[in-house]
Order: sequence, then structure tokens, then C-alpha cells
Amino acid sequence: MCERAGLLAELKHGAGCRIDEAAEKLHRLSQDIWSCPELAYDERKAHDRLVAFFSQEEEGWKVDSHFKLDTAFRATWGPGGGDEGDVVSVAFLCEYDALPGIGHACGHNLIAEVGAAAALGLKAAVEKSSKLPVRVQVTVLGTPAEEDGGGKIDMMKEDAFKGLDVVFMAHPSQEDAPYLPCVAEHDVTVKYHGKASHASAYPWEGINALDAAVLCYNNLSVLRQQIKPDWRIHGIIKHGGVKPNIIPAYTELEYYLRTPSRGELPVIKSKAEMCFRSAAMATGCEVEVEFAKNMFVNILRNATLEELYEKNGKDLGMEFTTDEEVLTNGSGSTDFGNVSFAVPGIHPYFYIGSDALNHTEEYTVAAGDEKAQFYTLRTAKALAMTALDVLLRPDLLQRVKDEFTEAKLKEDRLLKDGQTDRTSKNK
Ligand SMILES: NCCCC[C@H](NC(=O)CCN)C(=O)O
Repeated sequence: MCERAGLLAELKHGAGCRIDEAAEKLHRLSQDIWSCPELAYDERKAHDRLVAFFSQEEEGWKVDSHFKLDTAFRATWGPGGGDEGDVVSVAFLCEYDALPGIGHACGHNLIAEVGAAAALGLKAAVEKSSKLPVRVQVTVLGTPAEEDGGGKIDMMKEDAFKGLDVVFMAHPSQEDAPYLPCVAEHDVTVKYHGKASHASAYPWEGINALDAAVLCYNNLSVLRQQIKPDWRIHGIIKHGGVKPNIIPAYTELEYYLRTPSRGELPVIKSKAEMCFRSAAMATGCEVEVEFAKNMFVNILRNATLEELYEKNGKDLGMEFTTDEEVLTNGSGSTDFGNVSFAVPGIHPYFYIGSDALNHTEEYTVAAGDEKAQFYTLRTAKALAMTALDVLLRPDLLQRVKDEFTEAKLKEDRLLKDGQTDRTSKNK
């Protein structure tokens, strides 16, 4: 074994040992987040718990609490690993927001645990070595509001990802996969303003905002038949009126519009907008269409990082899914997509010991179950090992960066040329 391979194996082993050693406190960390679910932008206890973890329970971290957002944080360590070479900055992202009514049904408590564990592992490995070809900075970014709003996008607008070389996070799922297709998404709130009146005595005096909401819902349901099979339109009526004998004067709907790529979003948005406005016209209501401040985009893939992660995962016993349907069908969306256009990174998915589906009560149970711990820590080890791969081999890091630049240029060109449809023959 050549010297570098021996060192790499030793460091990977060291990272894993450190993660195992911290297993109990990492479990407590994710349990505390899981047992007190908090919604997007309001993850105060989770924020404080993670800040305390890095500033009190662990040594050597510089912690910026309330970093860029009220419930975001940053913990940094380094540079370490020797006194030679450029500083390479590796970041692990923690999410920790929950869903209304069903708690941690997407397992973001485990995302926080993976991020913290991988950072501990990488720091320990780097600390032990003075022979690295680069100096290493380890960053943990606490990124709120993935389920609503897109905290990472807010943080990007504030330059929170500036200066990072590679970013890693991992998301709970039903299987291990280095990548699953996440779709682009833009959310919209539609408000109809009508006029109240006695619904039995003089209904002709009213303007029915609920009728507008129902027509809007039906227009979109009809539109669904004419859009691409992998586009998604789904929504709820948030306000539907207050009493049957009052003609509803105000209604409100919330819709999520999704397409596989960011370039297709404007098309679905303009089609949906016609549905919103025509419902207003038919009923005589006024309509307000408010698109969310942040648009989530698809993930820019990095094959080099994905391959390294898969190899490390396999070495740790992961069995990656080969189910073509899972590997090709779009799933949800993530604000990591936006990050992936700014910094090279990966967002693999990991099995948590249960077949339950995300966004169900069963998944909430699974995310808090002790059984998830083995898989969560194994994922953290695979991420730390992947970071070590690129840190010990500057040629690999360069390949990761070149691939990122090329993929971004290609996506930008497609967008500029108006080639929105990735499934078209021209692609
Ligand atoms: N509408 C705000 C964003 C919703 C993001 C959510 N994310 C997930 O389910 C996690 C999968 N990465 C979604 O897709 O609905």
C-alpha cells in the first residue's frame, strides 16, 4: 500500500472511531430535537441545543449563534492538518425543522445528527495528522426552514456559503442512494376577495370567494391532465369561509408547483396563473397571486463526489438501491438544490431502518427510534470519509471543482437557450 493510501485508510478509520465514541451524545442530540418539533424559522430550541453542543459539549469549535438568520448557526474548526498547502473548507449542513401536526416526519433531527457526527469525525481525523497536502477548515452550518421558506436560500443571499469548497448533507429516506432526483419548486398563495351577504336572504348581493377557490382548485385539476407526467401541482384551501349563511368574502389557497428542472418552472407557473385569474374573472372576485420569496431549484449533481460516497458507503456495508423507478422518478424538493449551484456538494439519501414513508406519522416514529442510530452514524462516517478522499487527493478535489463548473455552465446554457424540457430529444 502506498504511503498516501495507508494514511487515508488510517484517517478514515479514525473518523469512524470518533463518531462511534460520540454515539451516545449524538443520539441525545437528535432525541432532544426530535422530542420538541419546531416549525420552519422557529427552531429555537433545536438551534440552542446545537449551539450548546458545539460550544459546551465539544472542544475547539468557534460558534456563531444566530448566524445570518435567527435560528441558523455556524460552528468552525481549523485550519488544521499541517502547515502546508491551501486552506480547503469543508462544510456539513444540519437541518432541524419539523412539519405541522406530525413532528419530525421527514427525520430532520437525523440530518442534524449526521452533520454534527460527520464534522466530529472529520475534525478528529484531521487533528491527528500533520501530513495533509492541504490545511483543512471544518464548518457546520445550521440551516433552518427546509420544509417551508428555504433557509439555505436566505443564507445564500447573505453570503453564508461563500468561501466553502465542498458541502455535504444527507437526508433520511427508505433506501441508501448517493442521489435521488429532487425537483424544482415554487410555492404560491392565492387570495380571493369577494363580498359577504346573507346566503339565504339576499345571496345576489354577495360575491362568492369560495366559488372562486373551488373553480381555481378545479381549473388546476383539469390542467394537471395536460402537463408533463413528472410535473406536480398540489395544494390546499387554507381559508374557505366562516359560516354557511355568510357568502364567503375571503378565501385563500396554497399551492406547490414543481418540475424536474428550474428551467421548466416558468412554464407551469404561467399555466397555473391563468387558472387562478380565470376563477376570479368567472366569479367577479379580486385575486392576489403571491409567489414565495424563494424558489427551490433542482440539484446540480457531482458524479465524482457521488462515486466516492458510494464506494465509502459500500465499504461500510451500505446496500445502495438499484430500483430504477426510485432512481429516476422525482421525489420532493430541497433548498440544497440552490446550494449545489453555488458550491460543489452532495445530498445522498439514507435508510433509517424502516419502510415507512416520509411525511407520515410512522416516519416520525422511525426517526425517533433507536434503530435509526446505526444507519445515521454510518451515513455520517461515509460523508466524513468522502471529505477525507478529496482532502488527501488534491487532484480529486480539482476534478470535483471542474465538474461543478462544467455542469453549471451546461445548465446555464440550457436555461439561456430556453431548453426547458430535459426529457426532449434535443437534450
Ligand atoms: N414548500 C417548501 C419546500 C418543501 C420541501 C419538502 N422537502 C422534502 O420533503 C424533503 C425532501 N428533500 C417537499 O419536497 O415538499
